[in-house]
Amino acid sequence: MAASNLELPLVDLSGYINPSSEEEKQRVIADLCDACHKFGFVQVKGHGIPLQTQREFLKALPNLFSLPREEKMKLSFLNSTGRRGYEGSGDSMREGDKLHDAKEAFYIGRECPTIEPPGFHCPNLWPSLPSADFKDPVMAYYEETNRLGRTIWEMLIQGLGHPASLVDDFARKPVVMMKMIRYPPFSKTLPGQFGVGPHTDFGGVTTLIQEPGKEGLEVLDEERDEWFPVPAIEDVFVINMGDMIQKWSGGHYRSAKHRVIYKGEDDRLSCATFWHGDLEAKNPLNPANPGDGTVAQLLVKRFGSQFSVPKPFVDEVLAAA
Ligand SMILES: O=C(O)CCC(=O)C(=O)O
Ligand SMILES: [Fe+2]
Repeated sequence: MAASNLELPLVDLSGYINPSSEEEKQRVIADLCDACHKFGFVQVKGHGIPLQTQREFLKALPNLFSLPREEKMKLSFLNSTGRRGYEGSGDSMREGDKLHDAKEAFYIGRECPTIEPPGFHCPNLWPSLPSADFKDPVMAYYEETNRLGRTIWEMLIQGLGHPASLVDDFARKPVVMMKMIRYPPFSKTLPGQFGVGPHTDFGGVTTLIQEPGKEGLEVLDEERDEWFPVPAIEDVFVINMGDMIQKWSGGHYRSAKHRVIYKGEDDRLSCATFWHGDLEAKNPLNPANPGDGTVAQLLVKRFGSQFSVPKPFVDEVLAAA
């Protein structure tokens, strides 16, 4: 399959966040939503996330990933009700893949002091590192991408002609999961092994930061059946739509297949924030007919046993799906 020279649009969100006129605001909404319709992916600048917060966050990630494997395994995400913590390379596999992904990852979500039934909202797992070396910069960045994810949802809702305020009902206590990722150097991957194999994101809005200059993300251009690379530029975020948005928008916003093939000689860091919405929320992209499943159903269907939510809840959700 040939490589495509397609380039993703780069949208400046400052004209939406601090508009000088209503026309400007509407133009930015149209540009963003147009890219989400055509490609399911878009790059954004002018997003309001301070560069310092991004840099301090990326600088903190090796403090976790370079801990001994035994230390990281003590924080295994399989010991958490809500998929928080460490996922080693090979700890889970997508159906149909021949080899596990080369990447390792660490998940956090909304910080909750206790497990809230059925268990998706729960405490994060933190390494025994000084807060200033990991938890503080990670939570500071989490709050920023949480805010940006909400802004993007607000724009997607308006792009379909609905009022921005629908996001308030949709997201009183949204599920926002953050996945920090480290990819090994190419020399340490197996022949034919992907950093992350071809997949679509399953849920809502994904906001991705990539370590500047560490290219590796590729998106499928379905029309031409070609993969095109996405550049890794400092202060530019990649936004993409998951399957839930594609379904809820009646296919208007696309959930595009993507993968990571990293050819560099040192590690690559990235982080995806998956902004889904409230567990019981109804579809805000089609408010007149919001009948199509909930975020909780999607989480259970997609990750099944990786959540330790009670079996009666899982059975109920799967029966309703
Ligand atoms: O690391 C990247 O560039 C993309 C990661 C990704 O697609 C994912 O984690 O779903
Ligand atoms: Fe992805």
